[in-house]
Amino acid sequence: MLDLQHITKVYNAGKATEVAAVWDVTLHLEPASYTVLVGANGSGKSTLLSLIAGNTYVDKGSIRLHNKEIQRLPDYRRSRWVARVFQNPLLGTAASLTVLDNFRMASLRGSPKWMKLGMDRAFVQAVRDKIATLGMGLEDKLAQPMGTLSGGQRQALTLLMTVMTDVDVLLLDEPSAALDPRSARQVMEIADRIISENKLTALLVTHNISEALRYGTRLIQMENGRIVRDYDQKAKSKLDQTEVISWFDYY
Ligand SMILES: Nc1ncnc2c1ncn2[C@@H]1O[C@H](COP(=O)(O)OP(=O)(O)OP(=O)(O)O)[C@@H](O)[C@H]1O
Repeated sequence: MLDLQHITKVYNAGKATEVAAVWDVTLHLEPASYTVLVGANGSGKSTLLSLIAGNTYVDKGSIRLHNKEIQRLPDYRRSRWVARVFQNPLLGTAASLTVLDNFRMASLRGSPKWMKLGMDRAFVQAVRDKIATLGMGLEDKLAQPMGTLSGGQRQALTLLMTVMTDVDVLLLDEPSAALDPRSARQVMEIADRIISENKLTALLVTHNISEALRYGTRLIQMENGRIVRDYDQKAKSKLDQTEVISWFDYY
């Protein structure tokens, strides 16, 4: 489904500040699989997500989605298939636009620039029904500017907006890290439901070990730009927090 073959990304090549952020990574993600990616700060996790989303380009290697090479496509072209949710709830939405306008924009993602979508009653009702599934009462706030909502509310809506179009791949870059524990749990449960209901291929980056163990069907660790551990569902289910924390204990 999503196939990374020997991908490498070096920042500031040839300068004193040169960093091999991702080095010769080969990774195959099965359709409708949920993979969790852990690793120390600076190990290359966000860069890997950026390379998949097209926010930055590989120096070497190929990225194939449904057997088509996508590594040279810009992010806005890949957004038809790939959605990314960031740690900062402010990044996923337009603060000054209403909740409804944000959903309208999300449903145009990947469409040609000239395309517009009307706000007919059926669309408003469909958005209201979708938001109601979150069980957070946000369906009554359609006319409210997104910026007036809490971080947890925005992050929940951002997740829902990713599936307004037919994306296949969901990249979650520490989506709960800026939230209080209750909102964090709520957002992670919503993500889990959206991934399974929409049969998405998901990749979650987290520093939260209990999250890494609770969610997903595969656990990968990166270190210095490389994948150093890869546990399938069975092996992952036997792991505990102490063992995963020990992976970070290099000294
Ligand atoms: N735009 C950039 N320019 C130069 N170096 C960068 C850039 N982005 C990342 N790096 C470097 O690449 C390496 C990997 O960074 P990356 O953000 O991918 O790691 P990470 O595992 O996501 O870290 P964290 O857990 O802290 O978010 C780091 O050494 C970082 O300083």
